[in-house]
Amino acid sequence: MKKQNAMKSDWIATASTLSKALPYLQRYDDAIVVIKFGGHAMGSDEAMESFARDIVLLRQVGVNPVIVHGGGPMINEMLDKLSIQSDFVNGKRVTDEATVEVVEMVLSGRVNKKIVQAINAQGGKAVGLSGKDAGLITCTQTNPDLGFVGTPSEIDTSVLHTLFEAGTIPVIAPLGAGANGETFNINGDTAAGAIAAALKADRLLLLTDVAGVKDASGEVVTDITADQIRELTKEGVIAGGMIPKTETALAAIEGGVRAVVILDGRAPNACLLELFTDHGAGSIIRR
Ligand SMILES: Nc1ncnc2c1ncn2[C@@H]1O[C@H](COP(=O)(O)OP(=O)(O)O)[C@@H](O)[C@H]1O
Ligand SMILES: CC(=O)N[C@@H](CCC(=O)OP(=O)(O)O)C(=O)O
Repeated sequence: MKKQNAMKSDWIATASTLSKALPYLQRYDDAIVVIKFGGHAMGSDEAMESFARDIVLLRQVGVNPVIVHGGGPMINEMLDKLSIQSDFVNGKRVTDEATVEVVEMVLSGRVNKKIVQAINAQGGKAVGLSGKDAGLITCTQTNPDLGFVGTPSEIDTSVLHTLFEAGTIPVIAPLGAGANGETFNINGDTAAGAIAAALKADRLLLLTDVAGVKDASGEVVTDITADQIRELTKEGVIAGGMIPKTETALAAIEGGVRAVVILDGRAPNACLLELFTDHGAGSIIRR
């Protein structure tokens, strides 16, 4: 009963957001919006449900959403259980052979299917795949010191267009294939950026657990330029997991994405508010 009441109030909140959004619904008709759903942003069942509802609504108003997910905390949990030690360098996991097997199992298995199921439970038709399916992402090794961490070198988006035409929502785990049959672990933000650039997406949304990119005083910079990002990174204000996000944003803009937004995916109706209101949400980086 308690859960039903909570669901009812979630729907009322969504309906109220949508009524404000009505004048803007044409804005993204037939647009491609790539959404990176980070492991921290999907932390609770409520966050997963609210995200899934937003995605189904986006599809219903004519947007083509593409979900690229992370799952770092879930990988950590499994590596801990298996007593496999793991380190990060500049937000990227050092990935040996044993680690890449766990990464694939957790991302392509548990996390991917959980998101697919959540979207389907809201009335959508999601299809789960990884960058290894249909040649979607081919990788080269990022840096020998990081082991099986990949940098996308080629993206074949044909499978995504087939899925759009079928009215389905692609949900992509960030893994890629190497030229010699290796499996590469790709940072979720990097994978989302590469896919968004290959699709020349209208928007790339990077959902995380902070309201946006913060400056030295802890304030979110709502409209941030490439120069500001470089400066804040040099000063060490942009650090840790925010580094792959801002790097991705700059590369995506250069690759032809119209705008990238870094925002809090745990906030109710985060995606709808960003796309369908004038004030938006989070930090926007424009071309
Ligand atoms: N300048 C900054 N502004 C905002 N967050 C920052 C900044 N520098 C570092 N961070 C950290 O980056 C984190 C987001 O990265 P990460 O934890 O990898 O997210 P996700 O799992 O969603 O991909 C934030 O929780 C924050 O602790
Ligand atoms: C190379 C690399 O670091 N890959 C990431 C892939 C998952 C990810 O990006 O998860 P979040 O978005 O939740 O951080 C990892 O192994 O954790």
